[in-house]
Parts: sequence; C-alpha cells; structure tokens
Amino acid sequence: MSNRNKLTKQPVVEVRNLTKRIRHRNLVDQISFELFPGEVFGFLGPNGAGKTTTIRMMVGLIGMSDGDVAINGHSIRTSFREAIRHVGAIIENPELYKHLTGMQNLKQFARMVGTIPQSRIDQIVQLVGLSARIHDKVKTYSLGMRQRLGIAQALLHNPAVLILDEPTNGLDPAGIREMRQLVRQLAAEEGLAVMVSSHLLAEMELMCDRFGVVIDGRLRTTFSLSDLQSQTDTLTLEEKYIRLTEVASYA
Ligand SMILES: Nc1ncnc2c1ncn2[C@@H]1O[C@H](COP(=O)(O)OP(=O)(O)OP(=O)(O)O)[C@@H](O)[C@H]1O
Repeated sequence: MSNRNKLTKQPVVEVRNLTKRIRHRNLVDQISFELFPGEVFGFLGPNGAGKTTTIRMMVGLIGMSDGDVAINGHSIRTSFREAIRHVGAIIENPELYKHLTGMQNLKQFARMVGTIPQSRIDQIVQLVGLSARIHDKVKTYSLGMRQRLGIAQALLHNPAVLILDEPTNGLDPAGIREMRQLVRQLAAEEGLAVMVSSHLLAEMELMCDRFGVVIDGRLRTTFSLSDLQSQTDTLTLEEKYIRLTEVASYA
C-alpha cells in the first residue's frame, strides 16, 4: 500500500500499549501498532518473543493486563461483541469436521455465526479456490485445502481484518504459494487488513507490505517493504531481521 493511501485511510485495528503480565514478567510489553485496510502486515520475531500471546489478546482468547485493542473503533475490552464481529482469525488449526464435506462444514459454521446467505457461502468458496472440491469430504483434503477452508470459515461473517498465526506451517511449496496468493488477493481485492505471523522470512517478504518485529515482548520496529528496498544497500527481509535480532541478543 502506498503512503498516500495510508494517509487517507483509517486504521481497522489499533493496538495500544498492549501488555500481558504473568508472574511479574511482561510476556508482551506495551506493544502498539495499527493495521490498515488493504495491507498485509507481517508479525515477526524469535521463538517465545510474544507474537502468539499478542494475537491471542487481540482476538479475546486471553485477557490483557494493560492497554487495549480497538477494531473499527470498538474496544475489545469494553465492547467485545461489537469489536470481534469485524475479526476473522485462525490461531491454531481450524476446527473442521473431517467426515463432513467442505460445504457442510461451512453451512454448519454459518448457522453458528447467524444468518449467512448461500450466495455469500458460494462467493467465499470461489474466493478461496475450493469450488471443484467443496462437496468432497474434508478427510480427503490436503493440508493446504484445509487451511483454505479454515480461511473460508473465518471470512463468512465478512470481517474487516483477518489474523493468521503461522498459516503456512506444514504446507508444501505449492500450498504456500496458494496461501500467499489468497492472502494478497484478500487484501488487494477485498480490502481486508491481514495480519500474518510466520518464521518463513523469504515467504513473508513476498506476502507482506509491512512488518513488525517483536523481541522479548516489545515491538522493536515496524517498516514497510519499500523501506527495505530504499536502503542504500538494499536489504533482504532476512538480512534486516538478523541485524535487528542480533543487536538485541548482544544488548
Ligand atoms: N500461560 C503462560 N504462562 C507463562 N508463560 C507463558 C504462557 N504463555 C506463554 N508464555 C511464555 O510467553 C513467551 C511468549 O510466548 P509466545 O507463544 O507468545 O511467543 P511466540 O513469539 O508466539 O513464539 P513462537 O514463534 O515460538 O510461536 C514465551 O516465553 C512463553 O514461554
């Protein structure tokens, strides 16, 4: 997304001083950032840095010790229902009934979410590229297809933001590529704000517009893809990441 676009757009998500304290230790320490419509934000950091804990607080799976998250202006703390209805997320493996077909899974989920017309379900199936197999049982699906069905579920209620924790974990190269294309399409064509965490830096460089790096529970820095490319000695994301995390480990 260009800077000009960003200036004219309101953030979909505003994370402000988000903190998780357990037994006097800040697992997440005053993290603040924003997500804008139409961008893919890569959430990076070493193992144990606090990425999943941040994401779990953002979707209300665990409570926050301090700070807040606003989604379309609604606070997760004080207006949870209003806030969460704009969020789609896959945090662990998507919940799927393997003995049912993809379509039966979506219909079952649609009933739980409320009234979702069949036309919306069909539109989403097409969007995630599952039309040819949607009437087959999920137990016959590849991992990549299951992930895409999970994304379809997460999109049914038409969220403004999609949060994916390690969506490419375990996928083969073709599955990773399909996931990347889908994520890019959801941002570019549907205008979603997408937040993705992953350790696959080369993949993240292809998938994301902007990045945040978490080290020891703190958001060390955020930068855009064009920031990387405008460095005098153009850096790859991996080179930038290694510099950031090495400095931190010597500090
Ligand atoms: N319930 C808990 N009680 C105590 N410590 C916890 C709890 N949950 C997570 N932690 C610790 O919090 C830190 C952050 O964990 P988190 O899972 O958020 O990291 P992460 O950045 O997602 O790591 P990874 O890349 O390995 O998935 C880790 O040190 C972890 O051991």
